[in-house]
Amino acid sequence: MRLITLNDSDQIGRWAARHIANRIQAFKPTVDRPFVMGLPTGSTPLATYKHLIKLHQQGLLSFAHVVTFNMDEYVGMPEGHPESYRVFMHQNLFDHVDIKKENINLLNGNAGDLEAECQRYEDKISAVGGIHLFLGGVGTDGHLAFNEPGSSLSSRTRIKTLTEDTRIVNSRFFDGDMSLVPKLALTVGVGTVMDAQEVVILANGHQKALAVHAAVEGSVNHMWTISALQTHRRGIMVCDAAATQELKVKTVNYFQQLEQQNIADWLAVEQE
Ligand SMILES: N[C@@H]1[C@@H](O)[C@H](O)[C@@H](COP(=O)(O)O)O[C@@H]1O
Repeated sequence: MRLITLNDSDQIGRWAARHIANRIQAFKPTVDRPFVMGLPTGSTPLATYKHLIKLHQQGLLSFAHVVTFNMDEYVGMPEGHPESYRVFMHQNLFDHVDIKKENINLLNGNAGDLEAECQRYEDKISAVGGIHLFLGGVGTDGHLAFNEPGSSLSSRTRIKTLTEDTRIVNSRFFDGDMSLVPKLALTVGVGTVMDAQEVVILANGHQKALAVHAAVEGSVNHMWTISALQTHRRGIMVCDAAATQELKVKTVNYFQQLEQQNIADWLAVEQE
């Protein structure tokens, strides 16, 4: 695992956007050989999306041959609901870049047959040859996508019942009213994320510190599904200082030493 520690959420967004742009450019995607990404919602990736849009506006990044799969969606949200992840993605990324409509994949939480919808999603990911880079955030309880504590670490896309904790945390998007937060969601599985060639997880703020500890220093454990990242060959955790507060000083120092050159190179490009 790589652990990148930065100052704040804006730096995380800049680093992640540049990393994604580098990967897409190096891949040289074409219509027949697109770059395939997994994408999250939530407040954490907003800075990354903002900086991806900037890179696109500066003519440095095109999404013309990028295919995306979002990681999750609430079940039973009225179409067009401002808190549906479909609306979120269009508002915060898709409507501002040159991605083709047909290359956007979102789970439909209103499908008649939800199990068939989950299978359709898995089949579609396989049909495009898998995901090159899965970007994610993490819940305060260590959930990855909506893989709540106790989720199988080899799970695939399916219906999940949200924990009370998650519904309380997410009620901030629903006027603080937990009764408005859906009880069910469709989510890619931990296994679906781990099948990607690279997994990049972003975490900022002290409220994520325990989840970051579980991800980096804890044992691999289905109660903290983010810990599955330790089993991935190319897993990267990108944190701000506040989110590293539960890590040992020794751990942080070691990773900072490893990443010193990478961060210096990145800062030089950012300042150009
Ligand atoms: N299903 C999403 C997760 O994918 C996300 O990582 C998490 C953290 O959200 P935030 O980034 O707002 O802290 O919230 C939700 O529950």
